[in-house]
Amino acid sequence: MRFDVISIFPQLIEQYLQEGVVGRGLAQGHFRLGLWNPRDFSTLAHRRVDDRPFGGGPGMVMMAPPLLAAIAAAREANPGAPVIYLSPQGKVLNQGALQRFAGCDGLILLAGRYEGIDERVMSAVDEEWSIGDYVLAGGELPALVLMEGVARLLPGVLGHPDSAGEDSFAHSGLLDCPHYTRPERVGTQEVPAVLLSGDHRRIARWRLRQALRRSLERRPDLMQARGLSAEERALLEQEEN
Ligand SMILES: CN1CCN(c2ccccc2CNc2ccc(C(N)=O)cn2)CC1
Repeated sequence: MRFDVISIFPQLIEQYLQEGVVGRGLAQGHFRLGLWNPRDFSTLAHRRVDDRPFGGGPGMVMMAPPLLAAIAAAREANPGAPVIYLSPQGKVLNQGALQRFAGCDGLILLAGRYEGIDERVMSAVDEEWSIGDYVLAGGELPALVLMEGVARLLPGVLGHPDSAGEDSFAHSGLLDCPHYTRPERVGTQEVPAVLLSGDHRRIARWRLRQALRRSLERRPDLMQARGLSAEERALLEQEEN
């Protein structure tokens, strides 16, 4: 996987990708990163990349020529990679989209700033995506969210890929169960006894039951779409054990 990011703040992208499992994944070469600053493609004084909007209105708009040139350069380095534009007008991202992107050989991400980009840049954009229905000052955080969501799905990036046996919640469409670790007692709060029992079948059932209850309580919309299997329904109805 090769990610190429087009942004006037490449250091924002680079700095974030130094840390954590994703940073290690990059350092170990599980994926590669290219950064393209539209300012390097500006032919104007002061490496200008924005101008006032035709038709008037507040703020500035990113000009098409530097963005189109940066996209062309990224395409050369990452042939065949779809160009993805992060904006509030895009489709809202979800785990399924991340799974699909993880199967690509490369992705080119366009992070907008200012009030947005000249519409004629869209001739070079393949897909438009949003990380949620809210407005940010720039597309860099959305680009990082998409990259991290994809990178952690790539082979070798996560130290502990969900073991084949245990169906990770990302695949089961459920919210995660509660997690506990040492110390056993925190103030007056203890750890559910089942987790200390060593009975792995019982522990797995408890975790699935907790995930089901949480999912039904907090995200009935997700559960409406997903439904419950007969076993899951039975597990929910069982007395606490
Ligand atoms: C005041 N304007 C600032 C610029 N912005 C804009 C417009 C177009 C593209 C990028 C941006 C950058 N902002 C983003 C980007 C993505 C998301 C998301 N939900 O994925 C939210 N915000 C529109 C609003």
